[in-house]
Amino acid sequence: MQPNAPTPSLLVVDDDPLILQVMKLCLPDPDYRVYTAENATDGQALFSKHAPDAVLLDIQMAAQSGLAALHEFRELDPRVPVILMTGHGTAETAISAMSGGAFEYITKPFEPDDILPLIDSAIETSRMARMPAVLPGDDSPKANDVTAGEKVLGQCPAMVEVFRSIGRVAARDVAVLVLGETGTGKEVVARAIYQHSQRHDQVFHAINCAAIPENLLESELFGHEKGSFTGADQRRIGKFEVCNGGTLFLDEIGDMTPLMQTKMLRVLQEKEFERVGGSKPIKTDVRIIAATNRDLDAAMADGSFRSDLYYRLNEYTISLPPLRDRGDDVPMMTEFFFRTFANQLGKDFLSIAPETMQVLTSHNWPGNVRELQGVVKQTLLKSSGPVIVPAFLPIGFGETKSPTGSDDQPSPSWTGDLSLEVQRLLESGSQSISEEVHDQVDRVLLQGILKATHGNISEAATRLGISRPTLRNRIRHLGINTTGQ
Ligand SMILES: Nc1ncnc2c1ncn2[C@@H]1O[C@H](COP(=O)(O)OP(=O)(O)OP(=O)(O)O)[C@@H](O)[C@H]1O
Repeated sequence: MQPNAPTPSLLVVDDDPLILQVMKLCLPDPDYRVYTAENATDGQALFSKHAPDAVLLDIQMAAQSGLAALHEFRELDPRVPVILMTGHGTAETAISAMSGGAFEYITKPFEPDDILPLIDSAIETSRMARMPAVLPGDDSPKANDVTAGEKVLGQCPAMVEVFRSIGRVAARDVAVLVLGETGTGKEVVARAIYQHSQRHDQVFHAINCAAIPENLLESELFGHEKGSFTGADQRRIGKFEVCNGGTLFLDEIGDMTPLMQTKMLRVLQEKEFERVGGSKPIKTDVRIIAATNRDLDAAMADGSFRSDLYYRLNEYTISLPPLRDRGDDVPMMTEFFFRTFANQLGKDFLSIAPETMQVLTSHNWPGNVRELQGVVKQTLLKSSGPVIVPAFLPIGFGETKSPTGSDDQPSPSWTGDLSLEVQRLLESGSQSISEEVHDQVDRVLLQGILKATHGNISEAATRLGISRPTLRNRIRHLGINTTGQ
């Protein structure tokens, strides 16, 4: 949940009006803003005027080649991801264009389900690269314009040290390891480092290593040759090739499997790699920023993380303190988020009652800044009147739980039902209990939220505290009707 996230935007350039129409239908207002052009010249004009988050570009247009247009877009702003659309006959050209900086390619005809996750991922990538992470003390014009970027807050000594570290390391071309619990701001720090680096106007990509199975991650990072495994019907260019000269943010690096750790070590040591199934070494010059919420010391001690990889990644380490250890930053950030979100939601906000602040500052914040933002937003939605009293806080917020999780409070009846369901699945001999239970819970959760938000994916994702691509994937997986019916 970014306080100042504007509507995601996409430019579609294709001389087939049907594609333009379909993309507008697939990415409707108010979730997305879609600009369309039937030729590259109009596309470039729209690109310059609207600075879209991402571009979907047909490679074979009658008037001008899509490749020339790709080149123009890259000249205008190499940080904007361009997805190429290609027919079977031009797939090879599109694949070669990937090492020239295209984000991805997709072969026509395609289903909305194939293209939408790609578009969401391109938009997220573009956001990370382009939305300024404004550090305290930055007195550039953008820092004073709240709508231009996201203010990174912090005055406590540990956060001041974090900001100093960013300043020290950003311009040096070394690998940085960002450590911290979930929601402490590791991604924000990665963006700030990239944006203050010498590579700030070059390509930036991010990969969540925990979200992708090993074989797909290998191909995602290093690419593969045609025929290297079943289903590899085309060559694929990986991120280490696409990001040449740029920056790669590897999130959740602590979750990498041993095989991937070995491959990563090699590319970091030798600055070269081979595509899966390939034998030709490919040189690469990519700055790595890695992050994890895992305890890597413990992981090295138990042998699940290679120490030689740790030392390669950790040319410089930045450790983010948990929110509960940031002292007076908690009331300061709470106040800031109330003001910002109240403004966005069009709610009255004057002050936070001292009793409310007392509850908030004594909370343990296991979900850190992300949890604080969620609590503020929920509180505002519940509030009536300009003073935030404790009754507006989310139900159950601030209640202490016993370490075993067995509260003195009686459990709500649904947890009893859930226990019965778990028992039923155990007795049925199911080997996928976790997935079955989570699917059932998610179905109820997502249907409820989508109904409440009238099928607005952005709002639903914000309320859930997850990203739009994650929500879309869950909706697709569960086959949910997004109108919430
Ligand atoms: N110091 C800060 N000031 C303002 N906002 C912050 C700060 N730190 C984090 N945030 C906000 O908190 C949210 C979570 O931050 P972020 O995604 O960077 O955390 P993370 O550590 O990468 O989480 P995870 O480990 O779950 O991936 C984001 O909306 C981010 O903008």
